[in-house]
Amino acid sequence: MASGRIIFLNGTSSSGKSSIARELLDILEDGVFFHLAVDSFNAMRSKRELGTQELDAALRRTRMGFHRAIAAMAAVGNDIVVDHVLSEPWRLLDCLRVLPPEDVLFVGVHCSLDELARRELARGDRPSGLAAYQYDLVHAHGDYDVECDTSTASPRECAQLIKEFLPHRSSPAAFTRLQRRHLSGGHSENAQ
Ligand SMILES: Nc1ncnc2c1ncn2[C@@H]1O[C@H](COP(=O)(O)OP(=O)(O)OP(=O)(O)O)[C@@H](O)[C@H]1O
Repeated sequence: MASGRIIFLNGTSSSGKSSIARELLDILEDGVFFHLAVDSFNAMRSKRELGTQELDAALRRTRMGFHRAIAAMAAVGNDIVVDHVLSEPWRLLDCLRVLPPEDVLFVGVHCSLDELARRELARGDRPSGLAAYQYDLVHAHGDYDVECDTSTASPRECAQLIKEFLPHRSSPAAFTRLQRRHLSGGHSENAQ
């Protein structure tokens, strides 16, 4: 059974990942795509109040489970659009360990700080300053297959760019390059 393709959108909160994912599901006609968002997995967790340590552990397990759910869906041939915020080094390292690197199209979703602040205010359901806090962290690894800027392009335009790039991605893919850089010889810096 052929494994599915994984379009992995990484960007800060409010950068426009979910909007691009929705557009991608509309315009990708070759294959059957699923939008898997880390937010949806967080929403599945029970609402019981947790202490700091218990919450940290639950959040970590949620994200680890999310990464493995992506791998499991793709392994049986489902095409996936992932919507994630790689704001801690271990999240990317874990994805590099569990996802088939050549099946991943790694997409950097950028947006200017001014526009992020404007969107946060307009949405009202995200803590003010969250995107600014994540801004330097999410793209720290510095390597993608393709990048888009939602300050200057609409979600549909970004999705179109990604769609056009999909058949032309180069090998080794960004995930393979990052695996070699960060996981070679079993070395896994910042894994914890
Ligand atoms: N290219 C764009 N141009 C203008 N507004 C946009 C663009 N993309 C998204 N938005 C708006 O920004 C807000 C956040 O978009 P979206 O929910 O897609 O971001 P996100 O990265 O998935 O955020 P989060 O991680 O916080 O869920 C929404 O109000 C959306 O309408």
